[in-house]
Amino acid sequence: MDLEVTPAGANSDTRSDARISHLALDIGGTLAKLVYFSGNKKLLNDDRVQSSAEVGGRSSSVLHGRLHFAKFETRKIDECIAFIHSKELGSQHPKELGNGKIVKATGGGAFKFADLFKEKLDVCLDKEDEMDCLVAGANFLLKAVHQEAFTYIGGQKEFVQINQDDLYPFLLVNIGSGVSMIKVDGNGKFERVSGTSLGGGTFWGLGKLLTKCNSFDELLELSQQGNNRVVDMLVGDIYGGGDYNKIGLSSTAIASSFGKTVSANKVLENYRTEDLARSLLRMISNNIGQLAYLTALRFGLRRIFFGGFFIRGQCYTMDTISVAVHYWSKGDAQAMFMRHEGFLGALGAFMSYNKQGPDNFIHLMKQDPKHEPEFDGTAPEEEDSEYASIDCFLDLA
Ligand SMILES: Nc1ncnc2c1ncn2[C@@H]1O[C@H](COP(=O)(O)OP(=O)(O)O)[C@@H](O)[C@H]1O
Ligand SMILES: CC(C)(COP(=O)(O)O)[C@@H](O)C(=O)NCCC(=O)O
Repeated sequence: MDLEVTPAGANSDTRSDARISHLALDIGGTLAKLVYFSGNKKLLNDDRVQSSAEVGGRSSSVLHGRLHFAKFETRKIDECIAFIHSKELGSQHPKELGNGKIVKATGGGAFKFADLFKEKLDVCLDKEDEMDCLVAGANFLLKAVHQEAFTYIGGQKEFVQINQDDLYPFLLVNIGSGVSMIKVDGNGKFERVSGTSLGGGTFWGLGKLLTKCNSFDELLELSQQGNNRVVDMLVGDIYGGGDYNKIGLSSTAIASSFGKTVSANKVLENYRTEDLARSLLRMISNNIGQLAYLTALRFGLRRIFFGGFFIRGQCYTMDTISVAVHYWSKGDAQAMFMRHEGFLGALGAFMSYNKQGPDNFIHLMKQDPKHEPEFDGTAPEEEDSEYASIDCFLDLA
């Protein structure tokens, strides 16, 4: 087994922190996400803890350290296993009574790969429900993490101040391989109200077939150079260049995604892969934005938070989703995105180590805005700065 595996997006300090005291997994259809904590025992009443009143006085079970984030492709699960092996689960890591170590895990892979993890790492995957974890992760991030949620309108990113007393209800739209839409009413109070199979897996899968790209990032990059109008049929293409004013459609509105390819005397090879990728990204993003709004409308929700790794901090994706929500809601509803978009489920699984429930488990250090990692809205490079580790305390009481 290769012990030197480093996940895409691991930052340098993940390599030096060898032992993990708590690790949780979200193994989805496409990506396996890891959240892990490495650190030391900490002293009493540390006044840098945000909710020190709750942590103070229980020093023996308070750990100080950093939460780290990493991801691997699920089809390369062996790399994920090798990474965990290389890190070592330290003596603080939870164990079954009288048995071996347990690792909290969610997503379909928690079932699919349970035997493999037992065989290779001798750990027992303790399964947590995927929707429970998504909601717990989202609630934690929205309530506890400074500058987590933001809007993306007209190329401008703006952080949203979350008022904890006015957070619920909201719609959580998780765009993974497929899409789940969850109406969230509070901590542990939610209902999965809709979903669609046209999600991130559809974009990546169809895109791979159409462009022969070898990686998701390559496909995203290609899409940035494309022009969807070469492929999409616009209202103007149908209406002789003009608008269809009577029903409020401008000539530049897309009448039919990929529709232009029907009448053009071309085969696949005659199209630029850039244009195909662009059109596909727009089609999927627009469709999800519209479905999200219709679902929000069904339940009278005005706030829609989007998570899942499909978004990938990509400007065009966020812009398309935002425009779709704005357009269909006539400005009534708002799309919001999250910096830890892909780690909601893994964070939720992590918090389930706390038997008392998700509250008061992870205590963030007071954050200095000057030290906030830069986030420019582009797809992350090898060093995922927007997934930078978080300085925090774990309250194991
Ligand atoms: N490095 C990557 N490799 C593959 N897909 C990626 C990558 N980065 C982002 N994606 C997108 O994220 C989607 C998976 O999102 P994720 O939230 O991890 O869902 P899942 O839990 O189903 O794996 C993929 O379908 C793809 O659209
Ligand atoms: C089955 C899933 C919950 C699995 O989650 P994922 O691995 O895609 O994040 C998700 O793919 C989904 O909600 N699909 C849409 C199914 C539907 O509502 O039609």
